[in-house]
Amino acid sequence: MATSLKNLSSHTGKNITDISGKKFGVVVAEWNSEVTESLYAGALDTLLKHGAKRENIIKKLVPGSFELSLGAQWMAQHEEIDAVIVLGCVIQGDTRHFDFICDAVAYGITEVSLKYNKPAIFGVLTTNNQQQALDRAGGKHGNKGDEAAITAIKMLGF
Ligand SMILES: Nc1c(NC[C@H](O)[C@H](O)[C@H](O)CO)[nH]c(=O)[nH]c1=O
Ligand SMILES: CC(=O)[C@@H](O)COP(=O)(O)O
Repeated sequence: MATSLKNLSSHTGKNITDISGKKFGVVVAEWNSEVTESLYAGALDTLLKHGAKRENIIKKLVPGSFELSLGAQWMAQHEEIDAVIVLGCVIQGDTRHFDFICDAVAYGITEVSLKYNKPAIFGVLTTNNQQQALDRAGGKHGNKGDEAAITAIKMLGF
């Protein structure tokens, strides 16, 4: 199973782009904040570790993952932003609400990246339960926030 593999957080860090002059917008959903703040900590740590300046990492909060698309758009429309990372955690409940949120935010983030011609990275956990989310926010399966940050850096080196 894919989950038996380490995520990109086991990357070597070699051949990574110089991001000392790059500006990152990070949009974080408040829903499941224990998880999303861990994702943010992972992303922040990775960006700083690879040379980003702290003042060039702008964090904004939105209520839930459904709002990440608009938050990403509001961030990406600023010319000085080089890449946007969205971080969220959608956990399956008893209804189909999960499906609509996940589909909407995946489509919305894709639209933002294409509309503004800059990386908009999908750092949204879509899990069956909270434990799966915790495992991917600094647990046994790494940190998807770290993975999202590496993805943004790699896209800037395209
Ligand atoms: N159940 C989860 C939500 N629900 C809220 C939506 O994202 C949205 O804020 C609401 O439908 C109003 O537009 N959000 C998550 O991020 N994670 C969930 O598990
Ligand atoms: C993903 C959600 O919105 C979900 O947590 C809401 O739970 P439910 O589907 O039981 O209303």
